Amino acid sequence: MRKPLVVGNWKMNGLRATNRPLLDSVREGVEAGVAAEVAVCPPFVYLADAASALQGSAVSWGAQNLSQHEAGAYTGEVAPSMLRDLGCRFVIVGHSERRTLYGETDSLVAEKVIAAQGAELTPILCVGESLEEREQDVTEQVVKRQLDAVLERIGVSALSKAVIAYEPIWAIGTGRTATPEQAQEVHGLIRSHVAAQSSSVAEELLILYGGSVKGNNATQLLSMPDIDGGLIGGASLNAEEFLTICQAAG
Ligand SMILES: O=C[C@H](O)COP(=O)(O)O
Repeated sequence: MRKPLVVGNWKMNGLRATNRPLLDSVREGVEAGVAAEVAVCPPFVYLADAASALQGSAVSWGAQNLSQHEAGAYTGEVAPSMLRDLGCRFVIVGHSERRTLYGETDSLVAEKVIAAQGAELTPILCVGESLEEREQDVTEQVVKRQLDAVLERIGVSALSKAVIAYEPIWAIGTGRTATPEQAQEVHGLIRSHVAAQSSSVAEELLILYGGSVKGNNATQLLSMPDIDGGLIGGASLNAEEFLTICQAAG
């Protein structure tokens, strides 16, 4: 039985003055009655603040990226062990913004998944096609390629300690959401692709949807059989909106 998970990806947003009230509201709202697991991923520099606001609560926290290296001369990078040290449970890996804006390749993403798991962090591996790829009808090939790059390195059993997020790039921050049927089709495809290697891993695997999920479309998306929660960008910056999504998932 898969327990739904909703993760807020704050991206490069927030300041201390507004973070604390947002975290407090999310914590209170979740503890007042949300059945889904909930986590937030603020920017690195606010992780310690998130840890202090959420310690002992029902809300977990995580990072948006990590280095594939353990330690050393890598100016500006953040090691997996540092995230663990700050109590992170999750780390987003291979978000499309990292892939397209910072040149992260399938191979680097696989290394980061390995590094995350090595530090006992649960990687949230993002996959998804661009608008051009969807129009060329190669969504399935793109998503399978992105998944296989990781599966070939970690093996299917290690996927039991990971979460997948399907995020069609054309739906991110655009207000253009995939229909529940479009999203379900790709989620089903991801689960069957994993099931071809291990049906038990596939059955337990959490597959989140991300891309313009809001309070008013969450119920339809999150009620699809292979959509196990959401990776929420813009709407996670507003406590009321985010909590509405969390309730829809639970
Ligand atoms: O990580 C989150 C996704 O990129 C979705 O962002 P969005 O909800 O602002 O479209």
